[in-house]
Amino acid sequence: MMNKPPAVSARGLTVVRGARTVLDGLAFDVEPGSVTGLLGPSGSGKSTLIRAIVGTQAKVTGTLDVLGWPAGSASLRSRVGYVTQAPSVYDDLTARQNLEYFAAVLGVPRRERPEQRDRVLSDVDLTAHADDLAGNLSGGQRSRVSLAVALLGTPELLVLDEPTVGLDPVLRRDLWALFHRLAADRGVTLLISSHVMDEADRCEQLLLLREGSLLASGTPRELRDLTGTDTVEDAFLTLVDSARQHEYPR
Ligand SMILES: Nc1ncnc2c1ncn2[C@@H]1O[C@H](COP(=O)(O)OP(=O)(O)OP(=O)(O)O)[C@@H](O)[C@H]1O
Repeated sequence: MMNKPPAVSARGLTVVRGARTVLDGLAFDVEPGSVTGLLGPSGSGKSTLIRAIVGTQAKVTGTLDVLGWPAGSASLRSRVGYVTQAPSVYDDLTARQNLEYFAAVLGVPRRERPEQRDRVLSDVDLTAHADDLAGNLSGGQRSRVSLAVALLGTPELLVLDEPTVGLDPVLRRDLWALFHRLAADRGVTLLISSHVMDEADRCEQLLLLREGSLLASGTPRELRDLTGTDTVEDAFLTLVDSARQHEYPR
């Protein structure tokens, strides 16, 4: 059997912002077709890492390959979908018009646009609101329009920066179900950041980030077993404590 290369592969990945080393020598692989969670507290470097992966972060050193190409390569543009923390949709356009606009911008061939537009609207369960102005949609609906935009062009890797922040529990559950469907049915790799540790168990693989360093990686079960804890949150705290002891030995 031929193994697929990792969706993302980092070695010695370092990012400097101002006088600070914000990411410090990260090494990890993201399994293709997995739902991988990038977890860490606020300020740990998740957004910086995501920007490095999608090729919009300055001062990146080390090796960072995405779908077999150096991050930021022009050939990756249509293969990687990215949703930022703040949903970026036009309030004065309907959901459908937003998708038509972005499909044109992304260079989706004209004859494929109607089919793609309808497919992504149904993926994010917004068909019933297709003709509502984005400005009249709820926060959760607007972020689903953003997600639909990222699904245009059928990307192989979807990178989502805190997509469930501020959503109610039902919507969060529905979105996670959608993420798993995209991975299972279409083989999409999803890299999803969150600072909410209770989302960890919804991921197949985890990258735990703390102060710009990778604290640990593995499946939720591996991390719980490694630390002898019952939850990923406790695993994270145990790993932080042992990292601290290492840094400031008593
Ligand atoms: N221009 C800058 N100069 C120096 N440090 C910076 C600069 N911009 C950001 N930082 C620092 O980089 C670190 C990582 O920021 P980043 O936004 O990647 O974190 P994050 O984990 O995504 O946080 P959040 O969950 O709050 O969005 C933070 O500690 C931040 O203070």
